[in-house]
Amino acid sequence: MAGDGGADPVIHFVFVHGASHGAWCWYKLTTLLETAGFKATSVDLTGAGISLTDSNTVFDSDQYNRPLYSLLSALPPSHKVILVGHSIGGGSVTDALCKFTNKISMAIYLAASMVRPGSTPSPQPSSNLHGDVGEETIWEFTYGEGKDKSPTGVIMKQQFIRQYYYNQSPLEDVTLASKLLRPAPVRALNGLDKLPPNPEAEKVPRVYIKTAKDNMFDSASQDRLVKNWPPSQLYVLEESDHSAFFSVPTTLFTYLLRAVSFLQR
Ligand SMILES: CC[C@H]1c2cc3[nH]c4c(c3C)C(=O)[C@H](C(=O)OC)c4c3nc(cc4[nH]c(cc(n2)[C@@H]1C)c(C(C)=O)c4C)[C@@H](C)[C@@H]3CCC(=O)O
Repeated sequence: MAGDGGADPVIHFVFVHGASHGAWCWYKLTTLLETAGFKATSVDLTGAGISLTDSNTVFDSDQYNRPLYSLLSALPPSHKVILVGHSIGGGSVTDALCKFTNKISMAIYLAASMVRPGSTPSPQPSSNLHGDVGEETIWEFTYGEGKDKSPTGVIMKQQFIRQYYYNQSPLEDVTLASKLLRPAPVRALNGLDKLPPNPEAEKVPRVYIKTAKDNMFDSASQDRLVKNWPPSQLYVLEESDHSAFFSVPTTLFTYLLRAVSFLQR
């Protein structure tokens, strides 16, 4: 199936992280999938995870997504992958879907931004980075080009990550994440989800996985994305916070397998 009936029968999942996260956040899922005989790759976008680039120097979405584009361009000719994006990583998935349509057999959006190419995205809480608690903002900005210029990076303040990203996740994972989160490149994120119409990309099956106990991206906002660009399959992770890869990895694993089983028929 991954090879579309070609020489390579292995189902290959490629995971894309959201803002401030990295390939590291998928460690439970990639382990479960590989143990079950699938191929699973997680990628660090530019300036994330162990990428050597300072995220303050990432100017646009193409530069940010380049590691994903490189991975997709390097696939053997008949090999297709299942692309899974988390949160704002859904924007990277849609970008890749438009640029590498024939390399992707299914796009899966996990609590993710899923905006139809050619449409105007409705503003999200994060797009102007509200999310204030009383007087205090939950975000910390970095100014790589000086305080008098626009911010180049943004990261959630440490004291809020448990409440907003990981409210149902094991404390060990919160500790791990607190060491690994990096500022996200504001200018690159601003360029995501601004794509021209793409009828070919629209033919690729899409799946949306909602996270029901999500303090970051509420149910109504996720429903709005689903209503504006209906996917072929919809799942709900009832016990999940924004970070299903930590809070409900085994259920997420079974939903991924159920989703791809429709491709094999
Ligand atoms: C600089 C504004 C930029 C933006 C930043 C941003 N978006 C998210 C984060 C940040 C820093 C998060 O931390 C969160 C995430 O990835 O968690 C791992 C973000 C989300 N963004 C979503 C949807 C969404 N964001 C934007 C726009 C932006 N986000 C700005 C360009 C859009 C569009 C197209 O306007 C959309 C659909 C969610 C998937 C999550 C949760 C966001 C929330 O509810 O605050």
